[in-house]
Amino acid sequence: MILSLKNVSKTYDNGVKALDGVTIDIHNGMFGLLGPNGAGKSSLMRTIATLQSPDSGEIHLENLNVLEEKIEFRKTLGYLPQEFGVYPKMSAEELLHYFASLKGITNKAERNAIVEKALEVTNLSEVKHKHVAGYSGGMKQRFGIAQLLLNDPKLIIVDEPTAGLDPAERHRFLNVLREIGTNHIVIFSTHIVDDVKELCTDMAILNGGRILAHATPKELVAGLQGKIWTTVVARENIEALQKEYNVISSSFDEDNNLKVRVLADVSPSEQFTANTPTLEDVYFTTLSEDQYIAQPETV
Ligand SMILES: Nc1ncnc2c1ncn2[C@@H]1O[C@H](COP(=O)(O)OP(=O)(O)OP(=O)(O)O)[C@@H](O)[C@H]1O
Repeated sequence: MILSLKNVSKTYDNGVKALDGVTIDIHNGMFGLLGPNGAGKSSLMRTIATLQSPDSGEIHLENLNVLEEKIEFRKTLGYLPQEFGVYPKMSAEELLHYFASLKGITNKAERNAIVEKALEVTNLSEVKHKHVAGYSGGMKQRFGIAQLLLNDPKLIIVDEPTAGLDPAERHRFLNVLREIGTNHIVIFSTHIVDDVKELCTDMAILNGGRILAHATPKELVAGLQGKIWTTVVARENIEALQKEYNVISSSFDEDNNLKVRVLADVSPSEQFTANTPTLEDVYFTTLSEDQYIAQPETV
């Protein structure tokens, strides 16, 4: 199955161009949309989910014209927005039964099977009798996925699901996505590079409403092979180094010196050693080569 976007653009009434000619094909599997705040990720997600219309462009899911056949398309869609509703004091199991009934699954045995499966996939079976209102943030996010699995969507869109989750919950949530990503198209947006590194078979970097890069994480990292160099400098020397070299990121080491990563085709000087590129290097170099918005912070 392929979701295909052609030249999708959107300018809001206030003049902000949130999407600028987005053209991309997305296949089955986990697709990570990575970008900084304001890059246009939510705008793109809402547009694909047909919650807002683009000014121009086309979207197809296989042969289905998404923008013209919205109702048909929505039957195949599961969408988890960045923020979703307040839950009544009902258990997860009761609520899922309620939602399944609303979706027209009236046969009790069928509904039971669907609800139990959704609870199992999202690892909520053990807490299915607890009120969703009392769930932790991560459990609520997983409940959101359970809810959207009820109508067996082909395409699942999840907008910044890991924001605000603690490391253990984030890990559990990503495992659930990994599980469902094997037989669906799952698109999820994040500004956390590690989310994409750990999970995605395909990814794109978005900034200023434009796709700056699209490939597998492995391919993108391979593109920087032999070009990442590191050195350690005293904190007060960082500015001089930045003037001379293409510094892409830096972090403090245990002696409070700065470990600096530099992009260069050949060794910048004897002071540097060659280093293995990471997806974070890809993200920072891609953004810093883009003229659109802020450069990444280096200190
Ligand atoms: N309804 C709206 N009206 C006007 N401007 C908007 C609207 N929604 C988003 N924007 C602007 O469009 C740009 C893209 O926003 P969007 O929310 O799509 O980015 P994002 O990548 O999801 O960011 P974040 O990670 O902060 O949610 C931003 O400049 C934002 O301020």
